[in-house]
Amino acid sequence: MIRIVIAGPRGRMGREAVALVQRTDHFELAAVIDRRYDGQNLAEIDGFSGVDAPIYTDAARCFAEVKPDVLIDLTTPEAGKRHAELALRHGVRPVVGTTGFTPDEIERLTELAEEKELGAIIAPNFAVGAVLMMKFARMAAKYFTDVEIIELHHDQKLDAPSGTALKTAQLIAEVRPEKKQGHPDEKETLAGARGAAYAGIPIHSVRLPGLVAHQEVMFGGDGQTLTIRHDSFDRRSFMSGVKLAVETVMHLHTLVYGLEQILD
Ligand SMILES: NC(=O)C1=CN([C@@H]2O[C@H](COP(=O)(O)OP(=O)(O)OC[C@H]3O[C@@H](n4cnc5c(N)ncnc54)[C@H](OP(=O)(O)O)[C@@H]3O)[C@@H](O)[C@H]2O)C=CC1
Ligand SMILES: O=C(O)C1=N[C@H](C(=O)O)C[C@H](O)C1
Repeated sequence: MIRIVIAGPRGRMGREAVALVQRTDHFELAAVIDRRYDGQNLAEIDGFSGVDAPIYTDAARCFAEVKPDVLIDLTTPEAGKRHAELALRHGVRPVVGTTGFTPDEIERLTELAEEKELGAIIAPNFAVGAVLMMKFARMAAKYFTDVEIIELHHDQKLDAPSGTALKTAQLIAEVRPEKKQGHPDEKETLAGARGAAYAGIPIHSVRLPGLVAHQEVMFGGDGQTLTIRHDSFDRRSFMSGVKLAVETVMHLHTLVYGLEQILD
């Protein structure tokens, strides 16, 4: 039995994660961390009838009193960073889906996980299809050195570019020499027209109601293009990855950034 605390249970992802824990025989929802309803029970909150879990607004107190095995964090960049650090300091293994962490912040959490000899997973995308898209993009980048990333999300998303787009660019940059793409003399007549850039790879972020989470990685070569696309139409698409991460983190002694590292 793995005892789990979920931070952000009322959110779009948090609700799916609560349902995942409820339907998984070897998972137990030990408590939740919210920014409201301190001292109440999740069962009292709209949409959680019958889900018995104490609510804490103070993450440190939650970890000290509940002593869970794993924290699943699905909140905001600021809260996620604080929760992951507090979890490690209390001997709790964080599984972080929250995006918007900087490389320095990931590095600091990696050092802390190693110091505590505790497993931790930060996964910018838990959907198996998205992880494959990233792996395929890394493979293709050996053959096509010109690439642009277009990520498309719902308009309630806080961070841009998405964690998935950044991770994809990072994986491509590992195998592709940095290069300036497009015409050497190109000029933006409207600022931002060519998108943001990670190691010379343009990233374009679309935000629209109606979307969930989508990404295209588009490669161009002599007389041809290759487009690798993934679509999450429903947040259930992320849950098999969350389950795998929770099970795997129990056997790790360091921080793993990206589900591609634990997916066979
Ligand atoms: N790795 C992956 O596969 C995926 C990652 N994500 C990421 O997960 C995160 C959450 O996304 P999503 O569910 O859509 O966002 P939501 O805004 O729907 O949910 C976030 C929840 O976190 C709560 N919250 C905010 N601050 C705190 C805090 N200090 N303590 C506890 N709870 C807090 C919010 O409370 P309130 O309602 O009061 O604002 C809200 O309920 C984002 O960073 C997103 O990018 C999303 C999808 C997939
Ligand atoms: O906010 C979201 O919705 C998503 N966030 C993650 C990201 O930033 O990549 C994962 C997925 O794209 C959905």
